[in-house]
Amino acid sequence: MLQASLYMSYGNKGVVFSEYGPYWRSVRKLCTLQLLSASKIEYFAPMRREEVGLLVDSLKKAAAARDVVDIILDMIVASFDTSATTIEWTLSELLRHPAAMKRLQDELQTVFGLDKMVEEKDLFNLPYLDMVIKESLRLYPVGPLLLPRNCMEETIIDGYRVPKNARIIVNAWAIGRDPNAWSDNAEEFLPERFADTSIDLRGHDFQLLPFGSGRRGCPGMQLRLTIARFVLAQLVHCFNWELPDGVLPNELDMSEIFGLSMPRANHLVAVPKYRLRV
Ligand code: HEM
Repeated sequence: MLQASLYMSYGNKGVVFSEYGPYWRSVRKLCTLQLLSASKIEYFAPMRREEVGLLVDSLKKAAAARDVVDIILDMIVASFDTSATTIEWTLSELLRHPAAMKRLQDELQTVFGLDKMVEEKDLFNLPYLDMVIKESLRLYPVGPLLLPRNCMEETIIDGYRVPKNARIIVNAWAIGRDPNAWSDNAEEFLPERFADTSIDLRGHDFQLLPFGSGRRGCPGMQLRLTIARFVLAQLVHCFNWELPDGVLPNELDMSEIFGLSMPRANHLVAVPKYRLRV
């Protein structure tokens, strides 16, 4: 793995694999200020609008032809790359939980009505959408083992001695499913568990770490959350979704491939039915 990261990042020159120090500080600053700042994210909103519009158009055609669609392929066509993993897992869980799908559609319908598509700028104050995304990232973190850490000085945590230079790997996937943190229903998809909590995704709540935590936490979080919220809201608002060939919600295959990222083992296939009046 170390060799692979060395090769993939041109000798650890990328921000992800470079060691903590002046070089990392300057590329990280470049990344957060020039590439992923709030104003840059805002600047590209029209491009996202156009891309999501193209995606909806292609799905509308599939719906008119009563086609089954392979969600992941459509996402790649619409160039949403890694966000597609989060969106695909979330849609899978919503298909397995029709009551949650209905609650999300109702929330979107109350805000946008059936005569209007979702607009990114109106995506605030949608508490159930936020809960759905948190719950999906809890169960399916895209970086399940975060980034390896190097212990800079010997330290004692909870009675365990961690020697200097120890390599630490944090299993965010296992933490997200730990019954001690989430109660006995930790394996269940239950967005409502976030209803009366202040747990958020910024890495302050250690039971939920899909974007990591601390100075090496993910600088792309805001961009990815913006895209995931927008695409998911649009897909759920514009279409009713069904599983093909009489597959029942509880029969949907949810196997995952474990690795650096954690996609579905088999792509999600589903049948869209357009539901808006525009
Ligand atoms: C759903 C989408 C994403 C997830 C779940 C995710 C998750 C993560 C995680 C878990 C880490 C390691 C954090 C840690 O160990 O504390 C990370 C690091 C990082 N992510 Fe993301 N990420 C996502 C999207 C993005 C995007 C869109 C970008 C940039 C365009 C990005 C750029 C980075 C960078 C540069 C680092 C390394 C930061 C550093 O070492 O200083 N990520 N991400």
